[in-house]
Amino acid sequence: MTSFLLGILHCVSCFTVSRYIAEDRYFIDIDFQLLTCRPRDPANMKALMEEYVNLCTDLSRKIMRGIALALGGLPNEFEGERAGDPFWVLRIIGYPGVSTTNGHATSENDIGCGAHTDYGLLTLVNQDDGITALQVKNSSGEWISAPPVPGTFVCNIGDMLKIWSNGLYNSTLHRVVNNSPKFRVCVAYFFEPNYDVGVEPLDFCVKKTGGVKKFERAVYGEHLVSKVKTNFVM
Ligand SMILES: O=C(O)CCC(=O)C(=O)O
Ligand SMILES: [Fe+2]
Repeated sequence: MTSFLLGILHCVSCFTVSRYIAEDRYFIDIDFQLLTCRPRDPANMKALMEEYVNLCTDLSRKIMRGIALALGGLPNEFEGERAGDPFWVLRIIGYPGVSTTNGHATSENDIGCGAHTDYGLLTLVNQDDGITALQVKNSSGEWISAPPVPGTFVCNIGDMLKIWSNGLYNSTLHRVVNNSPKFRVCVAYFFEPNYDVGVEPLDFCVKKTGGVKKFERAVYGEHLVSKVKTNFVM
């Protein structure tokens, strides 16, 4: 799994810090060797990233408690065996800008992030200020921009929350097109369920949505691997 993910990282303009899996057990392994190929990074990058991950994890747990209450469940509905041991991912992504002549773009950018939904529970997207590139499909099927608002995250709902909530929360299709001349950086933190958990609509959500389960059971880790394999075709 580690080499699989690292292979991906060499093909796209980003690097990912995650919890890797090896020999049927998983452990926290932040592979900072990757950072050695980025000499301009500050020496305290590892400490900064650990702090950032910890803060995002705490914030995500709080948001999930609010969502659990909003759904009509107990505040700790997404803790313990569901997401008490979250398989979080931090991805730092660079999107080159378009080339320009006399300040005008010469063509549309064909490097970006194709339309997809996120895989887990919540994503906290920290966007570069001043560049509008993230687009979200609304319920009328139109692509609308999600411009950066300084000091805020865009919060995406992931596929596992869609299943657990029986569709009360939907995992929204989104994509990234940077048609500005500036290089854009995004720091996306993914708060995910426990790796091995089986996810199926929660009874109290099924009751609220007409009594019928709208989604099949999925195992989060299997879903993650299949999505990564199809989203990052080499
Ligand atoms: O760059 C962004 O704004 C979002 C990136 C994204 O959607 C993802 O990494 O899943
Ligand atoms: Fe995404």
